[in-house]
Amino acid sequence: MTTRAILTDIEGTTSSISFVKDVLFPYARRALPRFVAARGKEPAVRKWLDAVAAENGGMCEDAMIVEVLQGWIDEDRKHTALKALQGMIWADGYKSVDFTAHIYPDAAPALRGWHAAGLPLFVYSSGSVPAQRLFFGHSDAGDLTALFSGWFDTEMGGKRDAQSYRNIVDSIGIPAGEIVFLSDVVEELDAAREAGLQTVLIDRLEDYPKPREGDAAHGHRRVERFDQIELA
Ligand SMILES: CSCCC(=O)C(=O)COP(=O)(O)O
Ligand SMILES: [Mg+2]
Repeated sequence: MTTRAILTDIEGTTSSISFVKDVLFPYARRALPRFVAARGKEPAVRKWLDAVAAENGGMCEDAMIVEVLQGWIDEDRKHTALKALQGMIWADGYKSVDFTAHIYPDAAPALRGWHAAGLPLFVYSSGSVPAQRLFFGHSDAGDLTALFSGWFDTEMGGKRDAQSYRNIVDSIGIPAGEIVFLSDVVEELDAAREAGLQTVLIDRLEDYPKPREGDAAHGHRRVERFDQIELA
């Protein structure tokens, strides 16, 4: 099978889980009350706050909505409303250079090499599309946004649902079997394989000290770094 496009996850794949959990999530958790007080009336923000309220019995106090959102951050809920709001909050962090986004040293050269070879690159992450653009726009390896031809988030569907990958394939316009999906999460790779994509498990020892081989890798090709990925 030939490879005509790459679709990559972010957290645990191009970048460390600890950057997301120990830097991005606490930043959003701390900033949420101030953010909601300052910008809660803007339609683009209100839309998501109202969605959270509706899902929680129509609660009306913003302070309660903030508490729900902080609880979701603690649980690492991949909820579209939370992810959209986090993206808006992180914009301030990147702009004031409070942090740059982690990218594994092997990932940036591989992405640049594939792009230079004419292979279109796409992102599929639970982080919102604006958050993905910020992430790669302010990465440890500089602004990498020009390498990507498209961005997908949970508005396409959940990452463990095969239909989401079918939606992405339709949008990319390349047959599923010619797209390689890279992820650290076996359930996401299972869903992508069900939709017909090629799959590679990125099993980073920094994030997953116990390598997932044999049954644990569910038959997906397994590598520990991007420079070990062999494309057909
Ligand atoms: C790109 S923004 C930070 C990542 C994030 O919020 C997240 O939930 C990452 O999930 P992924 O699907 O990239 O594993
Ligand atoms: Mg991941």
